[in-house]
Amino acid sequence: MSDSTVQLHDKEFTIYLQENEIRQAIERLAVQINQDYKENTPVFLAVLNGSFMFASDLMKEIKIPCEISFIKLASYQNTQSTGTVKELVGLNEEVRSRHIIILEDIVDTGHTVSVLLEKLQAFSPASIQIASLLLKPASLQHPLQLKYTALSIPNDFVVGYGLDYNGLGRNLRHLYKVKS
Ligand SMILES: O=P(O)(O)OC[C@H]1O[C@H](OP(=O)(O)OP(=O)(O)O)[C@H](O)[C@@H]1O
Ligand code: HPA
Repeated sequence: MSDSTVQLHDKEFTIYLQENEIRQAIERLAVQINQDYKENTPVFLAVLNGSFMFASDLMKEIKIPCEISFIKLASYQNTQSTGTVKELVGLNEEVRSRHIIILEDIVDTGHTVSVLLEKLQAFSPASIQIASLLLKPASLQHPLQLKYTALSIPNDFVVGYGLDYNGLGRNLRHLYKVKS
């Protein structure tokens, strides 16, 4: 199969960013983080599932003392109301008074990161910043301060490099966008 298009479920995707372009953007991000956190020992909190590949490649470029842990926002139906509630799971590390860097694969509407910020503030960390591989500026619906963004992209649905379409595509080494 050619690397330039992939079929996932009912949709076809075409190559958008090659692995080497993604890796270069991650290296640039790591240089900034290594500089900004050289006096601290940050705790990276990688948001599952999508961030696993980004987290792995970024961490190999981090040269300062640091810790990493993996968290997830699980959705469940609240029995008291009709709404879906997001619960933070996996936060086992002591993050009080620590410098947190949230690792996301993508900030799209910004909803996920907004919920996370609110939930993490309750643990009284020293600081919280967000490092996202991808940002869709035209899609943002929340007033977020994103200190570290590797790549800004248009408002297209993308897969690969950890991101999925209904469960498929996370294993792809390049980033693909849906064919219009
Ligand atoms: O800015 P937003 O509009 O909230 O979108 C971004 C979020 O959506 C995806 O997660 P998803 O909930 O699909 O879970 P996944 O990481 O397991 O794919 C992605 O990994 C981000 O966490
Ligand atoms: O473009 C996207 N692709 C995959 N998952 C996502 N979650 C938010 N936006 C996206």
